[in-house]
Parts: sequence; structure tokens; C-alpha cells
Amino acid sequence: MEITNFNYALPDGRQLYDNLSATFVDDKVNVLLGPNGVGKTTLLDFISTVNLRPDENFLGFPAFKQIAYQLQGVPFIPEATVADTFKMVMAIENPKNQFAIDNLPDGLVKVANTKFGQLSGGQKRLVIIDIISQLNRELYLFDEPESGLDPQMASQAIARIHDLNQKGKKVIMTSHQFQNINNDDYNLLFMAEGKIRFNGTPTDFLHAKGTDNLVDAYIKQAGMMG
Ligand SMILES: Nc1ncnc2c1ncn2[C@@H]1O[C@H](COP(=O)(O)OP(=O)(O)OP(=O)(O)O)[C@@H](O)[C@H]1O
Repeated sequence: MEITNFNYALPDGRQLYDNLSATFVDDKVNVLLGPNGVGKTTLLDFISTVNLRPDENFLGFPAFKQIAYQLQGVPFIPEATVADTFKMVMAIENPKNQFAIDNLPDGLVKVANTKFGQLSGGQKRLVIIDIISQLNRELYLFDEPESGLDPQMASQAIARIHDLNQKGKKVIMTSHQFQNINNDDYNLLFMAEGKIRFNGTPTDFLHAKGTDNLVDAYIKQAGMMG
């Protein structure tokens, strides 16, 4: 999947993408990084076709029906249990889907009978990731999946997403955290000033910035933008 020379201006005239090009790797988890407001979520909106995606700039991306998109803050019914929420999503996906409670993915078993509204913020996010991971799609988009999670929950969230990729699914996520994306199973795309300024593995990112710490590398990269 590739984006080539993509230009886009916001309604107020600000140029959000300026000849942006990006290469996504199928057998790695692709992670969009960059300062707040730089356009990471909006790029997921284009990839998912929530925003109209110009075919000439977006090459090799699956069609809408083959994409699952986890937006920030998905509104499930607070009174429905996790098991019922899962069954409902699976039934919408395919009315022939029949799931018994013992078919639930591991992550959902412990909270199966808890009402969605009674889960903690972190549990809600993990449940959403688990439910989305069960949909049978070619490409999965996650917008800040670790946001608001404690370090243990965050590492679980990333482990689920990593598993999905290991099972052969294409994944693109946005993130502001580095503790779980520190090996070469990840493809980093650092966005700034309308372009992707670095596109490669964490090892290459560290090497390019002359440091052994990803946060330092990020700060050095961000500092270059001034
Ligand atoms: N529909 C819209 N109309 C006007 N401006 C918009 C619209 N959608 C997004 N923007 C602006 O586009 C810019 C990029 O927003 P986006 O949410 O993509 O950034 P981001 O990199 O994901 O930020 P963060 O890291 O804070 O989540 C922001 O300045 C935002 O205000």
C-alpha cells in the first residue's frame, strides 16, 4: 500500500498534506507518528474512505468493505453486556454468524457479562480492539489504540494488534507512545509539515538520529522541523 504525492488543503486553506508520499509494509505494523494536529487521523480517514480517497494517490489499498476502522471513542450501547455487544457486531457483519458465549475471544471472556458502560476506559478500549480484531477484513486501522491506557493495558492492546499482523492482516495505527513499538516488526512513518519525513524500522530511525532511544530520536526528528 502506497500514497504518492498527495496534496490536501483544509477548508480554512491550510495545506495539511504537501506532496505527501508514504510506503506501508504488509508484514509489519505500520505506525503513524508525529506532533498533535499534523494530520495522522485525517490520513486514516482518507485511507478508510471516510474522506474521499483519490485513486491516483492511494495505490494498493483495499476497498471500503475490506477495512475495519477503530475511531477514537466508539459508542457502544452502555446497557448491553460485552457478550451481547460482540454478538451484535458479528451479526451485523454477517447475519448468519452464530456465536455462543464460549466462542468469545480470550480477552473478552473475563468481562463477558459486564455491561459495556460499566467497564473502565481502558477495558472499553481493549474490548473494542478485540471486537474489531474479530472482523474478517484485509486492513485494520487503529487510531491511538493505547491512548488513556496504563502501561500494562497499553502493552496488551499493542500485543493484540501485533498478533493480528502476525496472522497475515494489514495494520496501520497512529501513536504517541514508543515503549511497545521498539522492534523491527514495526514500520514507522513520522509525519511533519505535510510530509512523511521518516519511513522505516525503529532500528533505522535510531541509526538515522544517532541515538539508542526512540523518544530521543523522535525529539531530534521533531526538532529538525522547527
Ligand atoms: N473537518 C475538518 N474541518 C476543519 N479542520 C479539520 C477537519 N478535520 C481535521 N481538521 C484539522 O486538521 C488538522 C489535523 O487533524 P488530525 O486530527 O488529523 O491530527 P492528528 O495528527 O491526528 O492529531 P492528534 O495527534 O492530536 O490526534 C487539525 O488542525 C484539525 O483541526
